[in-house]
Amino acid sequence: MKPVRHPDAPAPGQLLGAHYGECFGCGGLQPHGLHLQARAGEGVSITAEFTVQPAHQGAPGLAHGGVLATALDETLGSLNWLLRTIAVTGRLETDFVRPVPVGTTLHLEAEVTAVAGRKIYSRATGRVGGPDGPVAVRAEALFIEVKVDHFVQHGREEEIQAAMNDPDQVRRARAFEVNP
Ligand SMILES: CCCCCCCC/C=C\CCCCCCCC(=O)SCCNC(=O)CCNC(=O)[C@H](O)C(C)(C)COP(=O)(O)OP(=O)(O)OC[C@H]1O[C@@H](n2cnc3c(N)ncnc32)[C@H](O)[C@@H]1OP(=O)(O)O
Repeated sequence: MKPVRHPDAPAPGQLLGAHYGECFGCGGLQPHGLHLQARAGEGVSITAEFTVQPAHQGAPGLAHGGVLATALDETLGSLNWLLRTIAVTGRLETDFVRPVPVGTTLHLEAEVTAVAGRKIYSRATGRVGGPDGPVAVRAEALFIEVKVDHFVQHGREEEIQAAMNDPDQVRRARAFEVNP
């Protein structure tokens, strides 16, 4: 089925902000995290930016592939906020097309291509040298819708409590609001 943008999804151009301060992908409290900034696009699409830091190296001077996969994963995960669905990555297939040096800003875009029951299909690209630059990474993903119970059951008690007590209303909403 074609994905449906939730009526309360943030307007195109709006920054999403972090869904969790300690998130390695987008949180502000992780010194070596990606600090990825995602913005709502048209339909069920997202754009995001991430600048490769020295802490993200694999080979000397180059981004680690796993870090680039994290950037794709985080961008793709942000799409779920436009659907107002809580979902986790079930499958993430990544193509590494060209190396990404430290200091480079990766310009990411992602869209949901289809939804089938709990399965959310999506794809993303990351470009260098600007939003219209050459493609450096590409991914296709399958996210699976879960209930908040997924995190309560599997997460560590102290972090779950902290997330529940988060004074930031938007982050709390992103953590707890399911498709109404
Ligand atoms: C109180 C505090 C609350 C806090 C709340 C915070 C919310 C914040 C908001 C957002 C959070 C996201 C944060 C973003 C971070 C970026 C995203 C990540 O990195 S997420 C982490 C990595 N991913 C995992 O850890 C998943 C681990 N895997 C699992 O838990 C399970 O395997 C799960 C839930 C994915 C599926 O398990 P099943 O038992 O629920 O469902 P089954 O029946 O196995 O699958 C359902 C359908 O999906 C297919 N499926 C499942 N996995 C598949 C796969 N790997 N490949 C292909 N198909 C797959 C199955 O074949 C099935 O399809 P058919 O309905 O039969 O057609």
